Amino acid sequence: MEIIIQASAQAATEIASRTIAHVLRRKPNAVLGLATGSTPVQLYKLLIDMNLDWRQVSTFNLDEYVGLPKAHPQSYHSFMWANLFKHINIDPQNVHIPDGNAPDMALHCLAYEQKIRQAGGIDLQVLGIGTDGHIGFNEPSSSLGSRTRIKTLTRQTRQDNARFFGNEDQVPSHVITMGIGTIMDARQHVLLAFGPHKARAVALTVEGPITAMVPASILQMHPDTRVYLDPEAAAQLQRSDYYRWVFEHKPLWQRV
Ligand SMILES: N[C@@H]1[C@@H](O)[C@H](O)[C@@H](COP(=O)(O)O)O[C@@H]1O
Repeated sequence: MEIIIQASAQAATEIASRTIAHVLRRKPNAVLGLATGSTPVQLYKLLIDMNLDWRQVSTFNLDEYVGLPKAHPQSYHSFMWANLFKHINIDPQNVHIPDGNAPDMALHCLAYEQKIRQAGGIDLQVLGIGTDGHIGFNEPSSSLGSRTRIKTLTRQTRQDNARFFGNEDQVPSHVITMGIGTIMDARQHVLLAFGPHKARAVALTVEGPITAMVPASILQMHPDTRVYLDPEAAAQLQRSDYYRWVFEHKPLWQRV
């Protein structure tokens, strides 16, 4: 894991956006895994402003609420079109977001996995993190080898996401999410976490033991995961001075 602690969320997001732009310039038909939530909104704004060529890019989103109409303002379909897709020249046929209203969920989950494989696998996966350490919607106790499937949200996550829905009862209880195994198959991860409410999950993810109770901790096993933090999200790390030193002394040829 590479831990990149910057003076602000904006500074960390700028560095992350350059890493993604580098992938898209090097591989015009790259396959990106995308995330929702408040954390990546600024990242998407920066990518839009870069005027990258998305014509051949394919995207796969991590997750979606079950039962929420696609057109609902809080569906991840709506989120992705509002915050990224409608502003770039992506081919809508190359956009993939799990369908929370699929008539046969099990079949849809299998087909989603198959589409990722057919596209050649995910080159770079953007990730946020839940306050309980979830990635995608893989809640604590998710199998570390899991694939795309239906999950039930924890009370914590429904409370965290209540701000988008007005109150907790309005937050759907079920979701469809890429599994942890699916996420681990991506060639590269860019994980963003900002603010004091993420500090505990970040510390457990980076410095704690690998455990299904902190699903993001499995990223310790991945050869190319970068974690972008502001000082508040990094506050509970024991080795933050070391991570800062490593980043500041990174050889020039590794700075993309
Ligand atoms: N399913 C999403 C995750 O993909 C996201 O990373 C996380 C954090 O969200 P936020 O960025 O709003 O803090 O929770 C949501 O529930």
